[in-house]
Amino acid sequence: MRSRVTGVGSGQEYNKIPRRDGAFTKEKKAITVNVKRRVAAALFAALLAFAPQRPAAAGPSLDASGFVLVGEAAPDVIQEIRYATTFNFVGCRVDGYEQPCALLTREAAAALKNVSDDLIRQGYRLKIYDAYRPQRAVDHFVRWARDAGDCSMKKWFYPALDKSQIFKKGYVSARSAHCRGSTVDVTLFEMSSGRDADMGSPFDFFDEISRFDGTPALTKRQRANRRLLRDAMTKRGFRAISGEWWHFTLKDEPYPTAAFDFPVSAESLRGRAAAGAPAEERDENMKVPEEIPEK
Ligand SMILES: C[C@@H](N)C(=O)N[C@H](C)C(=O)O
Ligand SMILES: [Zn+2]
Repeated sequence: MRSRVTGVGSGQEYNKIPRRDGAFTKEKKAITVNVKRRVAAALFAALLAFAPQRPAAAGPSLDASGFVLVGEAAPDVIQEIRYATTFNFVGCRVDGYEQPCALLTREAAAALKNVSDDLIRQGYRLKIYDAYRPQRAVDHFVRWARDAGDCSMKKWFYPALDKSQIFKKGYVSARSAHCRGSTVDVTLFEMSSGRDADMGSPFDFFDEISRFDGTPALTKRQRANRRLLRDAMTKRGFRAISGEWWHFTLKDEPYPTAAFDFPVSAESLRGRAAAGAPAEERDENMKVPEEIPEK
């Protein structure tokens, strides 16, 4: 019986057929390698056409599973969540702030608890103005900034600044670190006097005097209070920015590239469905037993 050996030469496949004299006869194969390649490419293209498309680039996340309530993780921290009230630079409750509570990533809340414990030993309480901020709140700030006619809160928050400069000068960001869930706006509450420590300018006062180094107008006491707050925060893993004495971000933040958009409310921590669902569905979700955050 004649055995067949297969060979390849210049893109053409042959069957080598042994002859009686020991040599081989080449017999062209019916299908060339090039044709085979073309068929394979066509098959691959067809497979790609029917394969499920990759989802579009992900938008802000509604997954609140890595977050906790500051009120549970660090109950000594005083909460004055300004964007859930009308006393803020916008002048109304900001989109996404459904309850006056502070939410943070588990890691940031644990670090803040350490800061709070340290400060209590020194006669202070930490007061928090803002923590996790949903993307929809930032979008609200952006819409507000575009409306040059609405300056109802100028007197209190940006008396010397043209509103058009607030984003340009970096006092408010359209891609805020707050949306990543490990950033806080805080101040010190002095337990001896029962008042907020004098920082030389109020929270969200958009002016040069709110820079950490402020202006020469800052008193020694005001500088010392800013320094005390900054040292307490940085010692426990937060980093400061130069433009606002109240703003700090956890250095080892767990979601350094994310943006979240679930509402600020206790319900957001009861499951994904609750975060994005309409009110009636959320009431339904209220029946789910509350998860106790890990300490
Ligand atoms: C608006 C102010 N509280 C604040 O947080 N500013 C920074 C720059 C931000 O918007 O992220
Ligand atoms: Zn801030």
